[in-house]
Amino acid sequence: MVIEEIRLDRLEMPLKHPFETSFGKLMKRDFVVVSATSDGITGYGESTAFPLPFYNEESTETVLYILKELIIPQVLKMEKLEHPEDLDQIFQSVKGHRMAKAALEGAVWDLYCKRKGVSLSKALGGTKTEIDVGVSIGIEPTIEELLDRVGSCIDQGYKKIKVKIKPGFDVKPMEAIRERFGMDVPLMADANSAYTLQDVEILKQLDPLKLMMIEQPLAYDDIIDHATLQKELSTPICLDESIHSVEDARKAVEIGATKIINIKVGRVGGLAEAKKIHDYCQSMNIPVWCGGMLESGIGRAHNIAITSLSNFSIPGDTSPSDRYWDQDITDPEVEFYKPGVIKVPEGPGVGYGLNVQAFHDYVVHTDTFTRTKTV
Ligand SMILES: O=C(O)CCC(=O)C1=CC=C[C@@H](O)[C@@H]1C(=O)O
Ligand SMILES: [Mg+2]
Repeated sequence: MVIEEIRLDRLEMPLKHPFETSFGKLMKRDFVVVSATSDGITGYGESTAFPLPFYNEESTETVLYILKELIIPQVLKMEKLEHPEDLDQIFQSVKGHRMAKAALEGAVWDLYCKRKGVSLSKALGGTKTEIDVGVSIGIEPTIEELLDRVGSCIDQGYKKIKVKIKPGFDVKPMEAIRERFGMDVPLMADANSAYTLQDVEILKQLDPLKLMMIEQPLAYDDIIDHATLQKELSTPICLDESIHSVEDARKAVEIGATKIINIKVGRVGGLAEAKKIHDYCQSMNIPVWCGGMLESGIGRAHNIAITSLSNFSIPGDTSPSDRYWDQDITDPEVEFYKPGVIKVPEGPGVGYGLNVQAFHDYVVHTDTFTRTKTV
């Protein structure tokens, strides 16, 4: 196929509830949707970078810069793109900036699948027809409010409850959840890199709570200290921020830094790399799950497709649209079809259409690039 036009829409979508982590509070999602068109068919991808580089080095502005200046001009010169993986030749010329690459790659996967008339799930090798869904709960102002939120998520049927922790808001809230809701709730904590090895005694106090895992306790760019920490903890460590590629996954697994991996499509540079990590982990008996970045329905649809691969054996942060938005930008919105379970769409591409009206209501800026000229 030949890509004739690529559009970058910057959207601002207010979140229903502010989302607080150890690195700050988000009130709205400011992100980029990439649309890639060939022969009148358009595929969509979403950038998961945040407006500021708090989670990793990328930001909405760096994504726009890398796509506009470096990647899109090369893609629009490609004579032929047989498969989304052919983008790799271009991606190799830019180090890092994986969220920018993933946003474009996602649009090309959707386009490729729509042209072939196959679902993204099938094209990736997915085998599940439905996926179990977890929820990620931000840091709440008080333990009581956190308990209310956990209770409501359990009532809604979520299959995994993930709670954000940070120094000063860790052991007590997690103990309170266990006391109120019991030891059977599938519960985990995400620290978003907020601790160091000096905090090992605090983290050890989580062990009796039998959490499913603790996610990214140490630095966002570390694997060595995580291996040291894992030797001290019975709770399995799950790496998020530290894993950018299948090579990172291999190194982390080999040194014992992680027993579970959170695969975020954007963080690892796209669906092709996400699948490689999945396949490697499967061969090593390391379970994986799909993390979320507060995506709109477009990014969420990509996450659902990758989660249909068999080694995504732990529920992901792929909650339905109404957890985040009054109005999502896909039609239909992402919904449970039974409590805690989402059906994997069978239609071509991501299997969710665009709600054009809602989409345009959130757009704050558009750039369009065509094969012959840049507008
Ligand atoms: O519901 C979701 O999309 C998951 C939200 C979530 O947990 C996260 C979103 C953004 C950055 C991080 O704080 C984070 C995570 O680290 O997994
Ligand atoms: Mg995380």
